[in-house]
Amino acid sequence: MPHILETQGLSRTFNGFHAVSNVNLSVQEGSIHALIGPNGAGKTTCFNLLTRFIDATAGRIRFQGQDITRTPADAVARMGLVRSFQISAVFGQLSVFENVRLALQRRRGHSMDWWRSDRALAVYDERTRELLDEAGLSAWAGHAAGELPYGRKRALELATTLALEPRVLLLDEPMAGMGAEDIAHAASLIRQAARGRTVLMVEHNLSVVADLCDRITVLARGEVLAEGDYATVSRDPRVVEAYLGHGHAGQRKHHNTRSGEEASHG
Ligand SMILES: Nc1ncnc2c1ncn2[C@@H]1O[C@H](COP(=O)(O)OP(=O)(O)OP(=O)(O)O)[C@@H](O)[C@H]1O
Repeated sequence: MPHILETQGLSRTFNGFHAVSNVNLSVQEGSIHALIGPNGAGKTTCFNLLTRFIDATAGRIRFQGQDITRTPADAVARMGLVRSFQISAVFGQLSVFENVRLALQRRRGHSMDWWRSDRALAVYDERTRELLDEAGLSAWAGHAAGELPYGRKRALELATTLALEPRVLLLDEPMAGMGAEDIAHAASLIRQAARGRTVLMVEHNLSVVADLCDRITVLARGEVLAEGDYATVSRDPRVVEAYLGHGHAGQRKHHNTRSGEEASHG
């Protein structure tokens, strides 16, 4: 499979501090790829670099074979490299249905259509229903988005992001703050969302990563420490040392909370 997203020597310093250092990342088209690592490893900075929220100090980024190292963030998003919540704000007073429809309008450059008649907006209705169905939100369509329980709100955010038709979907800790039931629901949504597209996710919950992800890149202190499938990286002594903590080789640890992680690599 070809690589849809690649970096070469990607680096970012903040006042001389190396937050991301010489990262070579290759994300295969159609895969679910995880970026993991201890707190402060550089995962969020990597995401910010990839989505062009911040400039690289050195290195290159290629998306679909095109150099995007200096491409503006909005153009990168329009090319199909989209981070959840990037453009897709959820409006609490609007209904769940209206939120998804608005995201579709934006995608097609019709964001001012909100004042148009229901008939003019009806062209978006079918796709809106499909997206709500995919996100398991059909029963919530008429509810105000602000009234949704936490897990459903995250599902709505995913639906509004999918309305933008991303080729590569970047998810920043999609399971953060979720209980077991919501995690199971979110995992199946992500698996479904990954059909026909590529997903790159930062996730602290290692059991989720083990279940969902084809490939894992482990960062530590801004550098790539290891890469491979879960079985490979979880056995790597450098990963065990830096991330899982001493004496946990080969064990799958559950990291639902930040405190869980902090305890394991301190
Ligand atoms: N704007 C900034 N200015 C200065 N230092 C920064 C800035 N952004 C990030 N850093 C530093 O870069 C390092 C990497 O941070 P980053 O947020 O990318 O790590 P992370 O792996 O996402 O961590 P976490 O799991 O805690 O979210 C940290 O030491 C952080 O303090």
